[in-house]
Amino acid sequence: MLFKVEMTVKIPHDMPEEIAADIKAREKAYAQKLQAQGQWLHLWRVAGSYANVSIFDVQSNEELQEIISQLPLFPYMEISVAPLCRHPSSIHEDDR
Ligand SMILES: O=C(O)CC1=CCC(=O)O1
Repeated sequence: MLFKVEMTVKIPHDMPEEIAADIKAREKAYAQKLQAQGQWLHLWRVAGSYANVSIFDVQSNEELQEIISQLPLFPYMEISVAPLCRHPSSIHEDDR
């Protein structure tokens, strides 16, 4: 199951820099582990903003919820999720 996930980061301005740096480092490690495992297919920065657009490939809504809720930045992000399906005009045979 493919999902588009949009994340906008909103770290409080009064968070000490060393705490923010630690959360961001843990977020990066977690995101890279999920990419290596294949659940996080794409991770794109939205140019001009502290936001990303990601594509996840997971087995269920519950798995996506589990992954997203464990993001170290989860308490500091606005997140929107949309399910995806193959477009009939796509020429990419490996679209799922
Ligand atoms: O910086 C972001 O867009 C938030 C984020 C998600 C995964 C990651 O490494 O950073």
